[in-house]
Amino acid sequence: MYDFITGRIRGGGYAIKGAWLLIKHEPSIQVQLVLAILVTIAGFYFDITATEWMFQLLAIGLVMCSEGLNTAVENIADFVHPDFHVKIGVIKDVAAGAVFFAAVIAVIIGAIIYFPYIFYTL
Ligand SMILES: Nc1ncnc2c1ncn2[C@@H]1O[C@H](COP(=O)(O)OP(=O)(O)OP(=O)(O)O)[C@@H](O)[C@H]1O
Repeated sequence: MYDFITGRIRGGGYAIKGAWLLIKHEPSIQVQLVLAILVTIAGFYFDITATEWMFQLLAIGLVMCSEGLNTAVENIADFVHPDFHVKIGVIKDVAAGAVFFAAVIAVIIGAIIYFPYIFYTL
């Protein structure tokens, strides 16, 4: 039981280290973080509802999570095959495609939340 708990705590430490590495070194994550901060400010400014906050936070999590996994796939691909290879290109494109899905959904959620606040209150 003690080993289980210390193992979980250590795992959490590695995860936090990984999150910090992403924020410190990955431009795509840094851009997403800035966008996340901006929409959070917008959320407070427009005083969005609790449900809207939940969807917004889910969208932020979805995009940051997929960006992080995309970075991990890119790093693995570069590690196992640093040279040009058609298959590596396809693998990286597919990983980027996953981020695209997340980003499109996030933009749609943002539009559904903020369009009424911006346009109906004018
Ligand atoms: N080793 C490779 N072999 C074949 N095609 C590659 C290779 N590396 C990159 N590519 C192609 O170039 C595209 C961009 O790859 P890259 O690793 O630069 O990703 P990126 O999206 O620019 O990375 P980041 O998310 O860090 O900005 C890939 O989606 C792929 O189509």
